[in-house]
Amino acid sequence: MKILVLNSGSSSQKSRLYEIVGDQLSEHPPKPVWQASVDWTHHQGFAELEVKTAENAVFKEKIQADSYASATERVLQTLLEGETQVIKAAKEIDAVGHRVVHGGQEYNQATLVTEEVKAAIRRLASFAPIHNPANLEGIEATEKVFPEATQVAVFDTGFHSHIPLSAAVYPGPYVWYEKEGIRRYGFHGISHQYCSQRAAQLLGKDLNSLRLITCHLGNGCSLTAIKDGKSIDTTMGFTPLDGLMMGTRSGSLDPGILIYLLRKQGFDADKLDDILNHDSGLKGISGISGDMRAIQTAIGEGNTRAQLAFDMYIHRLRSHIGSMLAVLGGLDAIVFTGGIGENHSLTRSAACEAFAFLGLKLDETKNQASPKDQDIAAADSSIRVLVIQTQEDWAIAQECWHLLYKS
Ligand SMILES: Nc1ncnc2c1ncn2[C@@H]1O[C@H](COP(=O)(O)OP(=O)(O)O)[C@@H](O)[C@H]1O
Ligand SMILES: CC(=O)OP(=O)(O)O
Ligand SMILES: [Mg+2]
Repeated sequence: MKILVLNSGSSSQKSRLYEIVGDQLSEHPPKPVWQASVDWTHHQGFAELEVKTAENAVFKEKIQADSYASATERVLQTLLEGETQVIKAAKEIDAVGHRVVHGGQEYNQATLVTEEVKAAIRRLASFAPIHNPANLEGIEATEKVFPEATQVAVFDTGFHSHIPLSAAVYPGPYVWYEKEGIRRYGFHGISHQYCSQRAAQLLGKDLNSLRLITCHLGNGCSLTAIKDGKSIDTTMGFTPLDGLMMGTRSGSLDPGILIYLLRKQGFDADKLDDILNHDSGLKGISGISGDMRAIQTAIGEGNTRAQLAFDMYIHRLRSHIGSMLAVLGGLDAIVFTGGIGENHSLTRSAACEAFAFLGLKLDETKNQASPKDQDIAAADSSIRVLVIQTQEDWAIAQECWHLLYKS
């Protein structure tokens, strides 16, 4: 069975083709037959496309970044032609799994894409304005190129759908929750769930016996408190703007600031949306970039605003970890994942340092050594610290496989 996966994040689009042979899924992610990534962060009208195959063919191209739909079509063409061709005809693709960021209250399981589902993704775009529209364009482009494939949506909100109401409801008027669906939905659920399962595997423990904090630190950043394999609290909320400070997003703010800007500065909703989603976080404070690598380079050059941006990022990360810790009432392991969580040893050590009083101790040599799916805590640490390469794409492929195999 050939399953294609499309994962549109805020700074990148990652696509993978998996070939699943036989009637059992392997425990570890298999090597994708083909993978493509589009990096949207280089602006000036262009995005960088890079395609690789299992046979080591590599193809790079600058593509027009004016629409997700046309970029996705270009990505999909490389499956069918050129040096990265891995299929002869479109009908060879059995299913396409799409990461859809916001599924609202209705969708918390992998779901076959119908016109009704597309309408819901469109409607929910007002809650996830930089994600759902891209997800929908990806679905429509794929339907065009692979009309015979089964399209499946897997939702980032799904894993958090059982968060207790005490953590999910916002303390405004009750009618917000009851009538408007204003509640904490939480995001990055595919990644948090995958990491919790992988953590249990790496620790050799039953997931149902573990208390975990998973830190998904990418361009978007969120934490989840996981008990008995379930998300019981998470830092992102009604939208992916809540919680931690991120690359270009603010995370939690005093809502009074928004009222002030609306009243005194004449801002409207679109302007606030743009500033909070695109010009805040590491980028807003440093004035340089939302990319942690650029922040580190600037700190190395003595840039004090880049230093402040990093210090704020760590301060907020620590305080939200503390909050998840309190919700769990104890901790067996903390997991780092996402572009920053997987690659930036300084973020990991700075975050962990605050919890030394609990007996949490890193093995700094392991932390520095580009760990992948490894425990980097010192042998005598009271809490394990894992670095896990998130495999959202493989998790989506598994969901598709279960859905198709069952039907
Ligand atoms: N080697 C690295 N060191 C520090 N940060 C990194 C490194 N590699 C990637 N990152 C960070 O990871 C972020 C992207 O994370 P990723 O999870 O891939 O993003 P997305 O949210 O688009 O899925 C980049 O903005 C960058 O800040
Ligand atoms: C929900 C979200 O913020 O996703 P990403 O980090 O991929 O932008
Ligand atoms: Mg991501």
